[in-house]
Amino acid sequence: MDTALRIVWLVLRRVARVFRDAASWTVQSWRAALICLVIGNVLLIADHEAAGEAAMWCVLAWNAARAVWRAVSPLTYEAALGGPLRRRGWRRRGRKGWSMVAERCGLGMRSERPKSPTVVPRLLKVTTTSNALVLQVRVTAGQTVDDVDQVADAIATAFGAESVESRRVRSGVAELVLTMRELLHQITTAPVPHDIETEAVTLGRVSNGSPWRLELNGRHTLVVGRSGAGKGSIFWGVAGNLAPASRAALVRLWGIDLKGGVEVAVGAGMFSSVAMDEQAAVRLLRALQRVIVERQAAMRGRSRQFEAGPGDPIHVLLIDELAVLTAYASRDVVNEASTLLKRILAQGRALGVIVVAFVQDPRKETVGMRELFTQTIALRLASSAETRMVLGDGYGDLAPAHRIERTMAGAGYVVKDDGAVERVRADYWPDDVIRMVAQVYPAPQVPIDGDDGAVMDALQPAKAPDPVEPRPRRQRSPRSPRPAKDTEVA
Ligand SMILES: Nc1ncnc2c1ncn2[C@@H]1O[C@H](COP(=O)(O)OP(=O)(O)OP(=O)(O)O)[C@@H](O)[C@H]1O
Repeated sequence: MDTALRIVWLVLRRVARVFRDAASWTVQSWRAALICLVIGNVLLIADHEAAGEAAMWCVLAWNAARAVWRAVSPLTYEAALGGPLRRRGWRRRGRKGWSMVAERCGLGMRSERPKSPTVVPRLLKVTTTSNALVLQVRVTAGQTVDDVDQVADAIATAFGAESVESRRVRSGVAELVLTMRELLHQITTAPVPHDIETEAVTLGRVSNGSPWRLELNGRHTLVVGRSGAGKGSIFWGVAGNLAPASRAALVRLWGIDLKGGVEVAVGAGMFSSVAMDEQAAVRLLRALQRVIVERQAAMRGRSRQFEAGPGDPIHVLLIDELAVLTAYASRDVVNEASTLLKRILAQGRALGVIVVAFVQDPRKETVGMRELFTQTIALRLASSAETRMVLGDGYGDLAPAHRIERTMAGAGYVVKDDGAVERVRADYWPDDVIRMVAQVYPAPQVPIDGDDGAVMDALQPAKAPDPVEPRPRRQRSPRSPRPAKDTEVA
């Protein structure tokens, strides 16, 4: 009985939606409806009854057919008719409205001569993507692309866009990508990874719906977001997507979680080791610093960029809540950990030792080494001052991380190397998926609760997990003497 009632309710809702769509589309196309009504009446007066009736009702009939199509098969309707019609509407709105919007948003330049019209940046190109209206404009004399950047948010609001990304195309030409339909509202769950990736990982989607790839090799990444902003999705996105490479001995994953291991425990098997107390964290940092020293000695004069191979992996260190290590731990630990981490950040990139760190509070006192991270992801932040602090001055309006809604966990902004802003949302990693990945791709375990020597031995080039036959060790130049750097750090 319950099921029958539910089916009836669903059918009634669909029928109501068909009537609502048909009526609202007819009202929207009132000019066409009026013209057809007039033509229909003329034909009726001229005794062409059938043609007259057809002309009078054609707009309503067309809209009713569309509404039924949409209700019965929304996907085919969207692909064949709904999407193209909507995008044509956006382009028309862009062309027609640009001059007025640009002037009202402060981009109008009044000429010296009296009564001459206000000049606004010239609209060069109007295009659309599946969910965005793209306007390419040439600024007028006396303006720069930065002037357009500054009012981008106001332009987006005027066109009814959800958000805007602005970039410089070439000298004097700016491109505004106005997101007219938000595709990031939907929550997506991360799939279990299969590919061996060492250079970059797919973490979710960018604003146009295409995959969000985060370059990792040769970069240190800082992820900043308030509590509940979804840092966990990026943490597991990086760890989980590198797990197959870790299993193949091309990557070694290390974790520092000084919040009692709460975040990392569920997938600890993906990591070779997780430091959960201050001393273990310092030991791990010392060991990674030593890897850097050894690789420097091995590569000196031979190569400038480290290349990973089985048994000579990229070391990826994930630090959950960096501030606990660099600000809130005991004074000695803060001092030593900060020094070691700064060295790793400064020297590790080209030597296959990279850091991905997560922090809630981006202030200088908590993250004194912010500028050593080569890329930053801003999730939901508390204020525009924080956004500017994290992404840099000038990004308060372009990448307004402080305006991300609480319901949009995992959403954020990335400023790319060329300064372009990308709006992204990470896939969600439920505990079950994390556990499954840790089970399918367990990392070789290395305890770090012993002394430094034990950790160091474990960081030596290791064999791939399922070797057919032992690999010959690579020829290396003699190591530099060990104790010198260590005693200096300790
Ligand atoms: N990518 C995502 N998509 C949708 N919801 C998400 C996503 N990531 C996280 N969430 C939701 O937001 C909640 C908080 O996420 P998460 O624990 O990752 O935040 P956090 O930034 O790590 O917070 P804290 O710093 O307090 O640990 C999760 O319990 C989950 O319900």
